[in-house]
Amino acid sequence: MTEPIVTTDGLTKRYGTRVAVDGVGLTVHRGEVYGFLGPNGAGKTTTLRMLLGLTRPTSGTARVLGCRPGDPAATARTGALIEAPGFYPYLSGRNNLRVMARYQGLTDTAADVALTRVGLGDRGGHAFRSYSLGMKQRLGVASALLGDPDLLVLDEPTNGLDPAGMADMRQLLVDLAGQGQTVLLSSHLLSEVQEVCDRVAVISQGRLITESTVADIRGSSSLWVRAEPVDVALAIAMGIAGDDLVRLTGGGVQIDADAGVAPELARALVEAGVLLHELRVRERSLEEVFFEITSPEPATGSGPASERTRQP
Ligand SMILES: Nc1ncnc2c1ncn2[C@@H]1O[C@H](COP(=O)(O)OP(=O)(O)OP(=O)(O)O)[C@@H](O)[C@H]1O
Repeated sequence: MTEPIVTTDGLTKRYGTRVAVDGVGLTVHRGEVYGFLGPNGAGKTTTLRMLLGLTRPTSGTARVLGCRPGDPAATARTGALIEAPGFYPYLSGRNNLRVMARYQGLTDTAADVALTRVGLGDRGGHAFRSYSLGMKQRLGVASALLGDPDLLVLDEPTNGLDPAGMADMRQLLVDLAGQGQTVLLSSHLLSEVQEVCDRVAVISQGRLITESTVADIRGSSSLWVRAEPVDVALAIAMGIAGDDLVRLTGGGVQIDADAGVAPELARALVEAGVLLHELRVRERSLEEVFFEITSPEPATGSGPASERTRQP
């Protein structure tokens, strides 16, 4: 595994009696897009603010790029979009960025490079006030990219965007990841995170619930078969996957096995003369898993599409 860019250990923040962040330990590696996921009020922004040295932890430790949070050596190599930056409405996107670049001791070229990286090169000459929300958000990401930082920290970068703006931002994050940028991204939009992130941490009520790859958190896939006669299909599925992993559900047979057994299962059913109406491979979305692990009670549902199984 590559070197850690961010590590925290027992990171905690209290506001009076309220524990906003409770003993969080996480690791972000160089070159990965790391999703920090949680419902509203879970403690995401507070954690990111502690990593950036904007808020002091009550207890616990954090290292960012080998330094204490807020250390100028770390700050110089970190780009962040935590709150919407104040752009001048009457200046163009390009000139807004150039002002920020000069303020940071960078050249106009640095501003132009950042503008191009977020895909605003063509619209750079237009006034900021004429930008759509999505473009404004992209300009915010460009401001965080000034000087080509080693670490990019983005707090809910798609907040308030319409579906097209979200798709654009998602593509931008994928592009940045393709260029090897380390990105730490907070979100409550799971569908988005599962497409973009290498690993995710799930936080709820200040506590880190899990930290893993998206695939591991989602767990293995399952298969669902609708066939006649169902008892024959059940017996065949048990013969292939084992009794423990097969059960009748939603009027069909559910097999908690990897999608790789689908061809063998289909062949065996057909060869046995079973009428195969439907064979579905079902992967749990991160959204389902997220609701399971952040809700106090297990969610309920019926049928294969809404069925939720708790992780062991
Ligand atoms: N300055 C503060 N003073 C008191 N309480 C605070 C302060 N900042 C945050 N909190 C509280 O800490 C908890 C975590 O807030 P935080 O903003 O970190 O959550 P979040 O996961 O980023 O939520 P959201 O997605 O809504 O931004 C919340 O209960 C919030 O009300």
